[in-house]
Amino acid sequence: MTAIIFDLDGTLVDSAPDIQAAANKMLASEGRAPLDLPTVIGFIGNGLPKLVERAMRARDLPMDRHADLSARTLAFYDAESTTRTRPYPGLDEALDTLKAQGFALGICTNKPAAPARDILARFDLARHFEVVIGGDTLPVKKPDPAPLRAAFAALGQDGLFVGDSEVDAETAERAHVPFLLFTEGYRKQPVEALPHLANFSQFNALPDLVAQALTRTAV
Ligand SMILES: O=C(O)COP(=O)(O)O
Ligand SMILES: [Mg+2]
Repeated sequence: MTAIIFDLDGTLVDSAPDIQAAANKMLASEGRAPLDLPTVIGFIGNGLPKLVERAMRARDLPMDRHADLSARTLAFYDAESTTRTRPYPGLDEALDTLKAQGFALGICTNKPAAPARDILARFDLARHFEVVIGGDTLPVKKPDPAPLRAAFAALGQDGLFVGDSEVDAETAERAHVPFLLFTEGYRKQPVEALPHLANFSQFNALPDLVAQALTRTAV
C-alpha cells in the first residue's frame, strides 16, 4: 500500500474566507480596519500564529500582544471555521477513487488540528483520512519536514504529498517526497517557481496523476 498525504487549506478546501473573518473580528476588537481577502490569502501558509503576526504588522499592532491576539483569533476561528469554507469541486469522488484503489490517505496541515478536524467532519471528509497532523501537533510546522514524516510514519507507508503552496513544495523537498501541486489554492509564485513532480487544477485529474507519478518515481 502507498500513502498519499494532503495539505488542507487551499488544497482540499477553500478556507480563506473563514480565516479572513476570524482575523477581521480580532482586528475589529482592537479598533483596526479589516483586511481584504487577497491580503489574507497572502498571509496563509505558515500557520495561524504567523498569520496573526502578519495581520498585526499590517495594522500596526504591537507584537507584545501577539500571544493574546493569536489566542483570540483562534477562538473566533474555532467558533466559526466552516461557514464560508468549501471543498474544491470533485474532491470527494477523487478521494473515493484513491481509497478504492487501496491508497492510505492522511492530512498534514499547518492549520491547528482542532479546526482542521471540524472542517473535515463538517464536509464528511474525515472518513477518508487515517491521520491528521495539524500545525500544533508537533513543536515544529511545515516547511520543517517532521510533520510530513510523522504523517507517513502514522500510516506506516511512504508515498506522495499533495499541496498548494511554496511551504508544501519546500516541505516535500526536505522530506525527499514526490510533490503534486494543486494550482487553484494559495500559492504566491508562478507554478514553474515551485519544485514539483506534476500539477493539477481539477480533482478529477488526480487519480491518473497519482498513477503516473508512482510509475515515474517507483515509490
Ligand atoms: O494554516 C495555514 O497557514 C496553512 O494551512 P495548510 O498547511 O493547510 O495550507
Ligand atoms: Mg495550503
